[in-house]
Amino acid sequence: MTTAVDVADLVKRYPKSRNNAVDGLSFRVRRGEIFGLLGPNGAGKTTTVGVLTTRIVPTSGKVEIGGIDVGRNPVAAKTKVAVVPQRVNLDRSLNARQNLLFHATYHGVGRSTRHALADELLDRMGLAGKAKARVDDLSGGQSQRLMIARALIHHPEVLFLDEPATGLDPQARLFLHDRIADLRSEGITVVLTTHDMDEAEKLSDRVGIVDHGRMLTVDTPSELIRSLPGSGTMDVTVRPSGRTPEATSDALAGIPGIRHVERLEHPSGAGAPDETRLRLYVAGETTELLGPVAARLHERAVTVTDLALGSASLEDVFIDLTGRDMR
Ligand SMILES: Nc1ncnc2c1ncn2[C@@H]1O[C@H](COP(=O)(O)OP(=O)(O)OP(=O)(O)O)[C@@H](O)[C@H]1O
Repeated sequence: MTTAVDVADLVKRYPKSRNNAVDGLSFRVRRGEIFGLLGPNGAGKTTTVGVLTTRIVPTSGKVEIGGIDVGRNPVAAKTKVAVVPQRVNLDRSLNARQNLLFHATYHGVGRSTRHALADELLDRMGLAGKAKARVDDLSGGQSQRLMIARALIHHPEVLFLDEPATGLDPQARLFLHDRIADLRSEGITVVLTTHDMDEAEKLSDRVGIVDHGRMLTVDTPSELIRSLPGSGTMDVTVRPSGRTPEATSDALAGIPGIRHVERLEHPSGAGAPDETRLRLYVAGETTELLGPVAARLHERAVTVTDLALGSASLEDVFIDLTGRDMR
């Protein structure tokens, strides 16, 4: 495994602040991986990315990009990274293609190469027809794609993306997600900061969840979801045939592997009055409990009228680790 980003015991305390914004953060990102850096507002993500991209000087700790110590050699580190901010920061006095050429020149890309690269990137980002468009005439999705093209023009090793799909329509969002996923095959490492848990779950090979400037966990989305206690659910709608809903609930709660049974309200207007909806919280594989649940209900002559299996999401993991309180 080659490490693209190595953060060790990073601490940042802003002047006049009483707390550390980043408080001993450590994690590694592998080369060619898409790494989701997640955390509630104020968790320290922007500060961490700021240090990694040389914009913020840390209080202590060590940060390396592609083996280069960012603190000791910020100029060399800077050539290895590119940042796509959430807010559009394209040059409005230049057209789309000129934005790419200007950036390439700044990074010392040769004349013939930069023209060919600009055209190739415009094409790849679905902007071939917008080469001469003014920045002000681009849609949100087009601007976002142009910023990614601009970021890629100097062949960065690590691309930092901040909330890339915020405000985009579903089509633009899908296109952008596909282009981000393509970067993996080129060996470009992506560090994605987002509050969109679906986006993080879909795109990230691994995610790190940060809170109060510390790393709470790092793993693949599927492993994080799997390790969440009681992550599977089974919603059963039953006709208890003379039994009280409580008796049915108690009978199901006694099955090994069922952690907890909750009575659900019928969605307004739906469901027959003699029906009871129960949600079973399951430890382990939900499908393995289908047989025991059906058998227990059958024994008690309870009719099942509907059944649905559910699983947890990355959002459930996030809430479980960082709590429900707003920051
Ligand atoms: N320039 C600054 N001066 C003082 N404190 C700051 C500064 N920038 C950030 N902070 C504080 O540092 C902490 C971490 O902020 P940071 O912006 O890194 O969090 P974040 O995870 O990126 O949040 P968000 O999701 O809202 O962007 C917060 O308490 C914030 O108020």
